Amino acid sequence: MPPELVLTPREMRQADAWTIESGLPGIELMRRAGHAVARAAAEMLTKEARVIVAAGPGQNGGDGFVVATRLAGMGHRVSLGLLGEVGRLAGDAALAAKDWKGAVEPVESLPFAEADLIVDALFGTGLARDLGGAARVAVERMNASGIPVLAVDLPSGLDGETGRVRGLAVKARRTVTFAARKPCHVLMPGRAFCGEVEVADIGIPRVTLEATGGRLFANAPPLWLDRLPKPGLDFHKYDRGHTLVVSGGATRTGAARLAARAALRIGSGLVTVASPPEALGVNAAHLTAIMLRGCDGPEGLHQILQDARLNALVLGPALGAHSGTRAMVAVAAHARRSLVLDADALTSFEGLATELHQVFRHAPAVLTPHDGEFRRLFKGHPDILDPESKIERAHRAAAYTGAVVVLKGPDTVIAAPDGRAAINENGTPYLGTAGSGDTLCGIVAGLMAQGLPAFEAACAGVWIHAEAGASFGPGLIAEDLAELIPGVLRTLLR
Ligand SMILES: NC(=O)C1=CN([C@@H]2O[C@H](COP(=O)(O)OP(=O)(O)OC[C@H]3O[C@@H](n4cnc5c(N)ncnc54)[C@H](OP(=O)(O)O)[C@@H]3O)[C@@H](O)[C@H]2O)[C@@H](O)CC1
Ligand SMILES: [K+]
Repeated sequence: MPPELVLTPREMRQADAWTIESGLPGIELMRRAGHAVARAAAEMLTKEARVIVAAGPGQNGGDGFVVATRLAGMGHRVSLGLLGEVGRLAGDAALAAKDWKGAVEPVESLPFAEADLIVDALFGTGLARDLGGAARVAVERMNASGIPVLAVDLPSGLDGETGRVRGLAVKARRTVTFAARKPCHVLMPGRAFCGEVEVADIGIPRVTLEATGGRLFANAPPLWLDRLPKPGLDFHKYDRGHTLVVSGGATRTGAARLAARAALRIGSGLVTVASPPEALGVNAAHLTAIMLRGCDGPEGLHQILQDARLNALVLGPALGAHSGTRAMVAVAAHARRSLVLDADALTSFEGLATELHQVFRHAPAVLTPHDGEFRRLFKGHPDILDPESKIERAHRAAAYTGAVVVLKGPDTVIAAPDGRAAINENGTPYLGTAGSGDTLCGIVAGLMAQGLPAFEAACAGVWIHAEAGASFGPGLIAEDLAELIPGVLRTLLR
């Protein structure tokens, strides 16, 4: 199965246009779109149900006319309300409206609460500003009615590209979109408004979708499963990489051990904790399969990295946000190992992101900030912080640093410097627990130690981490996560 593409509204418009140019008329695309929605509606309805279609002034409204015509043809009692006037409909929407033989009411007068199903065809990818006036009132009344809503393409009020709510948005039970999901179906808060999302094939070929987009994906196994390491019969531990995790001081050692254990569980052949001298005792008391070495600051790290077999490195958790940590990052970047930077390795560069400009372009590196760390790191860089799209923010940070950026959250975005990005959606709120991020670092580093490229390691790591957390659910603590990895791997590699 190929990875699932996600297309921005602009890319989708381009794909529509190319498909039309290649000979499939726009009205045919619209009919296929409307018929797919009508099929979904029919599944939600009993015979002769009452359906209310709210149609908007653009092509999303045109889809609404097709749905209304189709459902009426199936014997349902359909009312249609329009935002605006029929005479002002243009293009394919005007053609679709001609096929509708029923009355066209003003959207303001639709009795939503009397319906069995509401079809929301007010706005799709063309929403250009916050909802106001009659549109806003219509959405308020739809939401207040408590009647199930089926959204055409996307719930009206969502910004297709960012998933942001433009003032107010329809809360849908189900959404039928066309050809590919858009970012608003995957990013938060948009995802929470869509209900169950169905992608209908309306005849736009995958090659066209790949040609217009092809760089944004839903993060799921098809994106990286074929890269996941499977040790061969003749493998020994040295073929499976050696991950080094740098520990904090005597009272701050747990984070490194969480990362180290996760690296071992994900399959890194060897894992070593590099510990400040004063923390060797406490680390030694808690480590068994994981090795331990003394490491005194940046110079100590430099010495350890003379051993070329140490091919992946986790730096940041519990190191302290100070110049010593920055110096360690410099040593690590210079050593050109696969690198995962988190927590203090990022926060120690607060307002100093210029020191990281293009620093990671020579070796695979993954930065794993949550929103707060991201904002601190790129303070003073409005070009990176200001874009409304989380995907765009991650992209710009990746392009700036030369590293893969994992911008964490319920909709973690993974962006590579080469322009690829993936949105993760199998997370669980239970992953928001102390040490969870340290575990993620270990998983990603452990995958890179085994030879996965940074983007695939980050995508696979985020997904596996989330899947492990979701498989446990309530009561999850970070110590559980590494122990859940084998179960996730077993299912993936079956
Ligand atoms: N391309 C194709 O072949 C296919 C396209 N398809 C369908 O087309 C949809 C995209 O159509 P679209 O581009 O016409 O945009 P759409 O979402 O209907 O909205 C634009 C209209 O809304 C208006 N408007 C905007 N914001 C507003 C606001 N806040 N408040 C009030 N008005 C506002 C805006 O007016 P204006 O900004 O010009 O004043 C304009 O009139 C897509 O989602 C899919 O469903 C499918 O049939 C498959 C084939
Ligand atoms: K809609």
